[in-house]
Amino acid sequence: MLKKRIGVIGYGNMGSAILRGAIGTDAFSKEDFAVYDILSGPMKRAEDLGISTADSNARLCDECDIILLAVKPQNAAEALESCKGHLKGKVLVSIVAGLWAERIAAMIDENVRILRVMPNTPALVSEGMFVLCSDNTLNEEEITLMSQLFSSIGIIEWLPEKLIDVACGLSGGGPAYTAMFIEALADGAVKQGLPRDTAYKLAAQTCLGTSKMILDTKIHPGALKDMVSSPGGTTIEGVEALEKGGFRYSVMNCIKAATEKSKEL
Ligand SMILES: NC(=O)C1=CN([C@@H]2O[C@H](COP(=O)(O)OP(=O)(O)OC[C@H]3O[C@@H](n4cnc5c(N)ncnc54)[C@H](OP(=O)(O)O)[C@@H]3O)[C@@H](O)[C@H]2O)C=CC1
Ligand SMILES: O=C(O)[C@@H]1CCC=N1
Repeated sequence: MLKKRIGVIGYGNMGSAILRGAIGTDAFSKEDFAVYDILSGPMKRAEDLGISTADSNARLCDECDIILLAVKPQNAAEALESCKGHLKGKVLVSIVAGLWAERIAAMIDENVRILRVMPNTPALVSEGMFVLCSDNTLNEEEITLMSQLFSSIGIIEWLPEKLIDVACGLSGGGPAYTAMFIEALADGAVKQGLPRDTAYKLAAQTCLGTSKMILDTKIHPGALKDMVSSPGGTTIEGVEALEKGGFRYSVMNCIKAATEKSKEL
């Protein structure tokens, strides 16, 4: 389906989640991608899936039309340096937290078109959340292709770049906070006697179902909470216990801390 080939620099947690998610759909196949990672382990994992690998970032850029930069922020400058002279006229998609398009452009000093994306790991199971911010230099075909790629493995939202730090704080890191919530729900239930595996299943499916209800029916989260909380019932006891522990304040502070860190990077 692709007329363009996508090269992935860095086959770690996020790069591999996007790629494995995409090749698991009908829309993309492994031939649409190539990978380069500085480590032999990730390269082998890509090869084991039948994804072709390049022997350097420069070679990867030469072989592909769109380059997905998926290395940690502290490795981004070095990775971009190794692409210099090989990115002319290409699209660079960066998922690197905190690295502004303007800084990327200054680092590579080439006629490259940049798309910043804030993904998250549920891409692996085609339930990712992708915030896309373009510098308006991508053409229509490239925008369509990027929209197709990311919407094949989740939901996309186009936002101005100034909002990408808060997206990083919320959806980028959100799988970690959600997993902690699921773990805490399960721990609570284990303490009350539920077997551990059953507790994880109940907790995870409850989060999944609640999320689906909010997305599909557009019900307000507060209304959903009220639907479950009968007067004098069990749930309102739980709600009160959460509020005593500063639940909502803690979660709001969590997003503030993560957003501020993304701005600092
Ligand atoms: N993980 C997540 O949930 C999310 C991550 N992101 C962003 O995605 C990016 C990648 O994160 P993540 O996947 O977790 O990181 P990982 O460390 O898991 O993966 C990055 C991979 O790239 C390799 N690498 C480092 N330098 C180079 C280089 N010069 N050329 C090729 N490969 C290189 C790393 O090797 P080595 O280990 O030796 O450095 C590693 O194997 C980050 O910038 C992060 O901000 C965004 C949203 C969510
Ligand atoms: O923790 C991090 O830095 C990355 C960015 C968003 C999620 N993980």
